[in-house]
Amino acid sequence: MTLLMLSDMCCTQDGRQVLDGINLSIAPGEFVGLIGRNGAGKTTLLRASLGLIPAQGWSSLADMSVRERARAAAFMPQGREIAWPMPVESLVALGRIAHPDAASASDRAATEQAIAALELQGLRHRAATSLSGGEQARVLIARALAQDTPLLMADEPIAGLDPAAQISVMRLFAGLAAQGKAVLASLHDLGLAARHCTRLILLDHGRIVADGPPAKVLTAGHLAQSFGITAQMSVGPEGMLFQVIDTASSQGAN
Ligand SMILES: Nc1ncnc2c1ncn2[C@@H]1O[C@H](COP(=O)(O)OP(=O)(O)OP(=O)(O)O)[C@@H](O)[C@H]1O
Repeated sequence: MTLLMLSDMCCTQDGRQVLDGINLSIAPGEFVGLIGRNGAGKTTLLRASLGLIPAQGWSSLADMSVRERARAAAFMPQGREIAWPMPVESLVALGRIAHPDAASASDRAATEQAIAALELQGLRHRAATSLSGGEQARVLIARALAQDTPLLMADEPIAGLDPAAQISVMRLFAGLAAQGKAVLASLHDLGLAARHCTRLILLDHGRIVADGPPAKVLTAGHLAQSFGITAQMSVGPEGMLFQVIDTASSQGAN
């Protein structure tokens, strides 16, 4: 079973090739971290996969009707702008909009579960626009979670969260995967990606240069070539431990 399949996906922006021949499939049980330098193409890949921007090639999600897609995949975008000062609980409940039984007991339960999972109980009556950046990010993750889709896609979901909230969201995503859903999230924190993701996809100049378990992707060669860094890696009780040491150029690795 596949929750997302991309076949030879290419995308051009402003006459420049931003994605080049992307092939991948994501199955239930996977927590996939999409990693790569700024400008590597991570946001473009997520948006093109969902059919939000035009692309060549084939995406299993982009081909669906809007309603079908809303039940197949939830998306937390990178832009965190919340337009209206609606209460947090109403904004999270918007995740249920594609479900036919909106406002039913099961819908309310899904919203409540998402509010609890992101520890938003104390903020539920606040206007979402009045929250801090990190609090707004948690609200938008909760809205995506409330959608209760087999696949959750998130663009830098832990950016701007405090360390405890980052770990808690990564554990939440790993838990969704363990329950048989799948998560595809772009991430810049390679340490958290190494520890919590089941699989990493490394993008470089719009191409997939590595795809596999964290230990196979976060090699010294890939880190130097794609990120320009050196790092120390070891295996700890909670999985792989990863610490950035220096830029590769200052070690003479470039
Ligand atoms: N609408 C656009 N018009 C022109 N160029 C674009 C557009 N959108 C993206 N790009 C370019 O495409 C490349 C990939 O951008 P993208 O946002 O996908 O990168 P990213 O890997 O998500 O980066 P970051 O880690 O900084 O968020 C960048 O060089 C960017 O400047």
